[in-house]
Amino acid sequence: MPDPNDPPQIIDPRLGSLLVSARGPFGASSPSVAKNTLDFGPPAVAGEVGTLGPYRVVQELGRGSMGAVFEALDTRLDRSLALKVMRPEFAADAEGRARFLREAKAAARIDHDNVVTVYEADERNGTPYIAMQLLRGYPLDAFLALKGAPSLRSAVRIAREAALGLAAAHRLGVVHRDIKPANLWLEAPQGRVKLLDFGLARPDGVDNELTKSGAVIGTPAFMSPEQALGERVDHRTDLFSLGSVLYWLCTGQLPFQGASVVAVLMALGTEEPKPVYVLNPNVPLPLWELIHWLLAKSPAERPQTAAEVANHLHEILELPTGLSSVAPPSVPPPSGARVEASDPWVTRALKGPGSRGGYRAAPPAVPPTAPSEPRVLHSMPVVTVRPAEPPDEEPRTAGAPGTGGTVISSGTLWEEPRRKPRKRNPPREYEAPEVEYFDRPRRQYRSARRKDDHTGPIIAIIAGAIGTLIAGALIVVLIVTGSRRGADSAQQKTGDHGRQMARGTTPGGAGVRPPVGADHGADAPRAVPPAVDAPDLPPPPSGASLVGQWTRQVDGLIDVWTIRSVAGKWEIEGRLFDGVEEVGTFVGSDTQMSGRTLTFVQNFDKQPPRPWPSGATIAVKLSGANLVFTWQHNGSSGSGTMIRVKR
Ligand SMILES: Nc1ncnc2c1ncn2[C@@H]1O[C@H](COP(=O)(O)OP(=O)(O)OP(=O)(O)O)[C@@H](O)[C@H]1O
Repeated sequence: MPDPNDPPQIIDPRLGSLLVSARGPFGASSPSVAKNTLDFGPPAVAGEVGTLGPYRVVQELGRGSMGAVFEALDTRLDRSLALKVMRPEFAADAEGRARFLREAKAAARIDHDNVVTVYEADERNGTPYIAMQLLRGYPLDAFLALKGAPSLRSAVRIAREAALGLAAAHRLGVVHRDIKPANLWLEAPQGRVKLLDFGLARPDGVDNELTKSGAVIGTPAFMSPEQALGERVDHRTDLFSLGSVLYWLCTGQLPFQGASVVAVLMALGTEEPKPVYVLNPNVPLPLWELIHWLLAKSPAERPQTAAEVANHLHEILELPTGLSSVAPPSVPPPSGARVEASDPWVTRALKGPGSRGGYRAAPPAVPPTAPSEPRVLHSMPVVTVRPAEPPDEEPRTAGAPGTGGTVISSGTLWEEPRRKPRKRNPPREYEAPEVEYFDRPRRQYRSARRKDDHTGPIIAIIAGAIGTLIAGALIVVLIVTGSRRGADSAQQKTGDHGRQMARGTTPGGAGVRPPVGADHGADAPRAVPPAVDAPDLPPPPSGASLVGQWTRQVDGLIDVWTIRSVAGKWEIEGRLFDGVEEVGTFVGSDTQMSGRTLTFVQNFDKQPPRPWPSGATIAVKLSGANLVFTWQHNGSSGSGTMIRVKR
């Protein structure tokens, strides 16, 4: 039987915060002389927890791995705030204390709407504390546990605000290092995101001592591969974690899963997440593309700044097709949230009257009806909780998969009728800027990939002891010798797809939707539509540059074409995917430019399993942001449009 006086447990070790070290849960020096009680002064008001300097400590709001958070009153200003106090057993450890106060210093420098405001950080009676803005509302994980899966629009909005907060932190050289749902607070009443808990944050490039000591810091399910390997991290680790959160919001699944922390870490280093569109077909292409881009193993292959990510998310919110209101089938709360839907407090919170603030993550250690007299639980006073008002999130609409979703088909992106059909005129094309040139020549890209293959996640060794919060230190040595190149080929294929699509590059291979049966009804010959008054495909620039990538989804098949210039010629390549499986590849380097049109003959390198003919002549041209193509084969012809994947 678990002792109710135990600290909140990580329900699922895959998800809880983790500080892994070869030498114990907190590295070299687990506190030898741990204090067992918080040194609060006697309460100034009956029923309160105590006092700390000028603060009246009113009640506990929640606990984390290193500290507990209390609602408090600053008697000097008569201002309510949240007081995060380091757990005494950790306060005895100098390294831990330094990390705790570093959180405050890092966070205090950030002044942004999407980051919690830190007022003060200090030590009193040997107790380090941080005084910060008292938030009303819920952490994202708890909120979803209460309200269920978010709409895609909400998911994107939340991720965008988090990206904006991160951008502000990154501008100051501060990396969060533990972006996860529990650290994205949805503030009541509007649900504005506040980034919390810069507990692992440190100024970029400063003081890597903890990781030097072999510690891996973060939350496994959301940490980046470089973080899992204990390598030096920069701001791009936060982008990976944000990608994981977004993946979870859009699919209801974690991108990297495993039965244990070690399995999750291994998956992180060696596997690619299942494509988002497979798990939730309602996720529009630009969004799933972005998610996979964020989840690239190598930081260099991710978007490079949080501001850039925020921009992309903004554009996705503005998509003329709208964002489906259909949520993923379910978004289970990550267990690390330490809250369960059956938690009576949750029920109370839903019904409860609004309060000034606070959310209590851990289930109450005393029944809701128990007297509020403080008692000591595991050296921390625990008091009753006051429910907070849930933020007014956008209502979510339940819906069967496939309804109201964004559909990419026959060349045009349109919106299927929603429950409340909007009055609209002919389907609008997805509008993205005209042709863009990307600054990274393909050759460079290829050599970079080779380099990555040698030096990248050959997950070498994660040696250490996994400090669990339940039983003490568990030593685990993780050796993964396979390189990505040597990894399972099917997995590699799928993974490369995600990554390459995310980067807008699909080297080698192509998978062109076969002309027969193509977009406008297959076998019946159709007139090739007149040339659209659209900009020419520009002549290949000097040097090799990726020009663009086009994608469409037809009958569950996803067709990705990439056009680029190689040695002064246009090259077309593509891949055809049936779910996660690549079923066709094609490279067309023998292309002809004539006027506005680029023509090539489609010959498959890898023949799709279905009877799709090789040898069709395909002509493509740009139309706005789309790629219009026509095909001819054995007397049949057709045409279609693919949407541009903008980047
Ligand atoms: N500014 C705040 N206002 C209101 N409640 C807060 C505030 N900061 C934290 N809390 C509450 O206190 C709980 C504990 O926060 P803390 O940052 O210590 O841990 P955590 O982020 O949940 O876990 P860990 O530190 O292990 O990752 C949070 O879950 C939240 O419920």
